Amino acid sequence: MGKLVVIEGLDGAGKRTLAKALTDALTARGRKVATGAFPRYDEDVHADLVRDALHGRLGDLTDSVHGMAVLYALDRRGAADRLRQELADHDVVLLDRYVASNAAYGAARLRQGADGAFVEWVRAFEVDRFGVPVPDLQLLLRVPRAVAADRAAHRESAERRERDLYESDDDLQGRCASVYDGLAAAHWLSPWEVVDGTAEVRVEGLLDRHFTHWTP
Ligand SMILES: Nc1ncnc2c1ncn2[C@@H]1O[C@H](COP(=O)(O)OP(=O)(O)O)[C@@H](O)[C@H]1O
Ligand SMILES: Cc1cn([C@H]2C[C@H](O)[C@@H](COP(=O)(O)OP(=O)(O)O)O2)c(=O)[nH]c1=O
Repeated sequence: MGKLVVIEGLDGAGKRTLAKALTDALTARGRKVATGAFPRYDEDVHADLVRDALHGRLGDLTDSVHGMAVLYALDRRGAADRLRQELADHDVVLLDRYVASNAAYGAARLRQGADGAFVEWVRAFEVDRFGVPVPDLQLLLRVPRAVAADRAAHRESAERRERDLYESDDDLQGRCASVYDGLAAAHWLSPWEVVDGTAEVRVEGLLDRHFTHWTP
């Protein structure tokens, strides 16, 4: 059985970049790795609805924190069987965002903390009710808010990609960073490691700490 490893962090923190570096390093060490990212845009209708909502195309649906969280959760529910199969066939399944994104962004929108009612609602909804696989390890890629915002802005111009409603809300990103810190400190759903994403991430250290003792 493979390990489910999740990378979490703010928009523009460098999650996609770290996922690629970790995948390359694990593969070089002979591990079989499957990768994925949530929301599954262009693959799942709920993810596509999320995108529409985040770009203001679904009216007041975006205003509902629980409504948005249900869409993200339905995307994961639809992926759960495939994730279980991938875990059976690989040593590591590495995900860019997962259930904790729902907890962090929703709690931040509601101005709650990691110990608040919304985070527990997400856990009960996604884990107890929908039965999505629980992570074995979550990595919080932590960068100062301004760095994440700069990187997101840089990517926006480089990839001609318009920033969505969450990405362009600086206060929300700030509150979200605090909830993430709380989730990591509480080891919510799994052990967490906080990774400093300010400079180049040293993936070899991460592998030594977390992956070498996992027998394929
Ligand atoms: N460690 C890093 N140092 C400098 N720039 C980085 C680093 N990691 C990512 N970036 C750049 O920041 C931008 C956002 O990175 P990305 O991995 O797409 O973030 P995320 O997936 O968290 O939104 C990209 O342009 C990427 O090249
Ligand atoms: C996966 C997920 C993301 N989000 C938020 C975080 C991001 O601000 C936003 C979009 O996800 P993101 O992965 O940043 O998509 P992209 O950068 O490709 O547009 O959705 C949730 O609120 N809950 C979730 O379950």
